[in-house]
Amino acid sequence: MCGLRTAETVDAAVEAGADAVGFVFAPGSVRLIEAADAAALVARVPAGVETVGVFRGQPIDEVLRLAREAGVGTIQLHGDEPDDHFARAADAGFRTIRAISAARFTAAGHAGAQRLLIDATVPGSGTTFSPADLPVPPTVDWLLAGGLRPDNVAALIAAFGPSGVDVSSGVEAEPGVKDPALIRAFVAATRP
Ligand SMILES: O=C(O)c1ccccc1N[C@@H]1O[C@H](COP(=O)(O)O)[C@@H](O)[C@H]1O
Repeated sequence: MCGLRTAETVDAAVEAGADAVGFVFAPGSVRLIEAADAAALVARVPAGVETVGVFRGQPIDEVLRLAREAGVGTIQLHGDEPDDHFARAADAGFRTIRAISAARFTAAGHAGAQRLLIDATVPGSGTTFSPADLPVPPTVDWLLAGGLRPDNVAALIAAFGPSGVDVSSGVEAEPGVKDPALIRAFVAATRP
């Protein structure tokens, strides 16, 4: 559950059973949150629920500084970052996720990160892609993102077979404003 900015929506995600909650530190995002504000939200998250910082095209020193200040456990990089950024994050004790668009994915395209997330071309835009856009699916566990919503996530899980899903705009009442009811509906729709 990505792009959370309030205690109410963090609590809704956790209570609904989300495995992970995400906070966006990518400049220009409508979901941007200050690290200090994210830290207050991270403090509400129980052990066992992963806390993720989302970044795009930022210097790795800035990424590490913000991730430490927020207290997240995982760093998700969306900007085609070089492998050494993932190595620096891992050396600093963070779990890592490399986000890459379906259009740019190749079997060798996820070197460096511990996990892979495949997204549409513009992250956070609510745009979907189809299995035809991913002709050679990953052979490792991967996360699916891109235009997921409560009403399409079950079908897209069945079509792609990812090990997890990530959503942002599909659980919002308006851009950047999460809706607790949509959060609950989304998590319920991902469960068998
Ligand atoms: O949500 C954002 O604003 C964002 C900004 C920069 C990088 C990633 C961002 N979000 C990620 O986008 C995908 C899917 O979003 P959506 O469900 O299609 O709106 C997801 O991985 C988010 O973590």
